[in-house]
Amino acid sequence: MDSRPQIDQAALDWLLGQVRSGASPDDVVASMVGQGWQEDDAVAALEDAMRDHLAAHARDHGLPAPEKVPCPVGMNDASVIDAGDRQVQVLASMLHPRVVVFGSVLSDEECDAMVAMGRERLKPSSVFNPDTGTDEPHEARSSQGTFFRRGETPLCARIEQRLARLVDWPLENGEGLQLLRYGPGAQYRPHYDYFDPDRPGAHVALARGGQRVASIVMYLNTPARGGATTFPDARFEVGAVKGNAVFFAYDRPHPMTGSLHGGAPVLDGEKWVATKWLRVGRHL
Ligand SMILES: O=C(O)CCC(=O)C(=O)O
Ligand SMILES: [Fe+2]
Repeated sequence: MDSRPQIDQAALDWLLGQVRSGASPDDVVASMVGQGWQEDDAVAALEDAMRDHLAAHARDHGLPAPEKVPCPVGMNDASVIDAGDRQVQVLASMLHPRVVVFGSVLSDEECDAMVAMGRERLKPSSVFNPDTGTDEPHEARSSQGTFFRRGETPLCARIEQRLARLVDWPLENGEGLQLLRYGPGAQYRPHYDYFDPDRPGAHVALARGGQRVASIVMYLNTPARGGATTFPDARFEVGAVKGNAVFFAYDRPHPMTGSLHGGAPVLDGEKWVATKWLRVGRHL
């Protein structure tokens, strides 16, 4: 049984007022400690209260309820993360939309080996059609691609283990890696990676581990020009640099996450990426 003290309605109203008036969670916890709370209890009560409040707010506004998402790093936190077999750099971190740019996730040799493995089995990229529940070619995507099953090769397994550790999310909740090649001029127009639950075919995708809550796009080469990953809502883009990766999370299948993103046209050369999508639950 949970023996931690619960927050009462008056305290909750005070707490939400603090947050609305711009107090940081640290300030609120400090005030609670000043009022006699144990710090651990104050943090737990604050987290519970905010979770309940956000879920109620979502219900009242007809929004999907928020899900827990991977949180690889806090703000002004470590600049290097121990991902088990590799030290990965944190190059940039943004709270909304939630985006983290990682440096040196893959070695040059790993990038080259992924490209070599994928080159033999490329097909024109498809897009999941949420009306029919099937993957179909789409004019929004002019890349070619292929999918690997989770753990399909020792290299896939090694990368998957590293990513699970890097973003602290269960390996089993990850889909297999998707490899993409964009030739000159190719692009992936801005889109969301989550499945729109209101579309008739969404249940097909959702049956296999629930919603997607985060994506990791790893750059396997450095295009001569173009090919950035763009986040139009944030007017922000991440340059495609071999071995680096961009992580972004979306706690509900809704544009309010600001997770609209795309692969900008490759202007010179080609672009190769491997994408990892992370689900709420175990992906089958
Ligand atoms: O190529 C990129 O930069 C983005 C890829 C992407 O959005 C995806 O694979 O879902
Ligand atoms: Fe995407």
